[in-house]
Amino acid sequence: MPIIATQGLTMRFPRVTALDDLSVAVESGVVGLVGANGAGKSTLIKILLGLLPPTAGTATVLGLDIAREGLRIRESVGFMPEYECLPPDVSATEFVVHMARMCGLPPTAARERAADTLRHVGLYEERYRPIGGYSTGMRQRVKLAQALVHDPKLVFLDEPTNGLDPAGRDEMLDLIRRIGAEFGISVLVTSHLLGELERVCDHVVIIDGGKLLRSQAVEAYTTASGALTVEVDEGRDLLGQRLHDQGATVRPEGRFLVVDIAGETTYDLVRDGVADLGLRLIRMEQRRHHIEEVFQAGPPEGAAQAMPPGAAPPGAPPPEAVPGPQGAPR
Ligand SMILES: Nc1ncnc2c1ncn2[C@@H]1O[C@H](COP(=O)(O)OP(=O)(O)OP(=O)(O)O)[C@@H](O)[C@H]1O
Repeated sequence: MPIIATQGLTMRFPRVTALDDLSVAVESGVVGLVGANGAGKSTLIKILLGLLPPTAGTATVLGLDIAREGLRIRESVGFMPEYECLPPDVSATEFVVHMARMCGLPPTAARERAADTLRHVGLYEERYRPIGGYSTGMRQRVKLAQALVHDPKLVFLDEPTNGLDPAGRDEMLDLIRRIGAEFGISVLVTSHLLGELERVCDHVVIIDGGKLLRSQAVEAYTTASGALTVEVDEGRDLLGQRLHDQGATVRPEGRFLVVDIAGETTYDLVRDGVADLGLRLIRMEQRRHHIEEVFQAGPPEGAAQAMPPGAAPPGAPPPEAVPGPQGAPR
């Protein structure tokens, strides 16, 4: 049974169509919902929770109909909203216990569940301090804890990495992975960053302007490309120049060289180049796509112009934010 299935789901606000005939179904696991700001992610979550009636279309969550069974959906689903929603003058413990009581847990069970959940999300002694003094990362953890405290089967996490520094983002992504893998809770997590979802999700749904662009397992986005990633411990540019002189299509990418595979001879060319230049080969492997490359503008794979390494700034990271379907950042 799909955890979420929508059929022709449409949401029209007076000035904008937030969801446009969206039909998609996803199975259990960690599911990413990606789209640029304004793509319709939060609107979809509100509709799935039964908080906002759609203009047209139908949907089920855990097999429950959003139009008739909103209460049962909210009993089985946790929700971590995108925006600040925490009272500043109570502690995380008080708040999460309160949320557990709101979900119907008796007082003792609510206290125990709150303590367990706060520990799972990485809040310890500080959980007794008022939330008003918390960092953004700590507040995100409290929001996550209240979404998990009633032991849901599915959680909706709306932009959980928003406002976090790189370390905080990594910790949050690890937590999300654990929610899926260790606790067996399915996750629908939204982000406007494709790269971070690639790390934690089993499946990624991409929407743009309220329309479905793609819905696929992560591996389907990251299939092997027709290029080799080559890493040598020193002499990257020497090797790149040599391969270029020999007619290979090669470009630098971080500390690697990416060499288009023109046939079996490409492997020999790299091997001989490394040997002749006396370099130490660290790796040579078929390169996998990153999800965000699906949306990058530019010539198709294999049509890239031959370019001596050094022509592009080495290590320039690929743009990560989701561009629109034409590749224009939005
Ligand atoms: N209550 C509302 N009234 C009118 N327009 C709305 C309302 N809620 C959302 N919208 C509009 O619908 C579109 C989709 O908004 P939504 O919040 O779902 O996008 P999003 O993908 O979650 O983006 P973000 O991450 O920026 O919140 C936007 O153009 C937004 O302005």
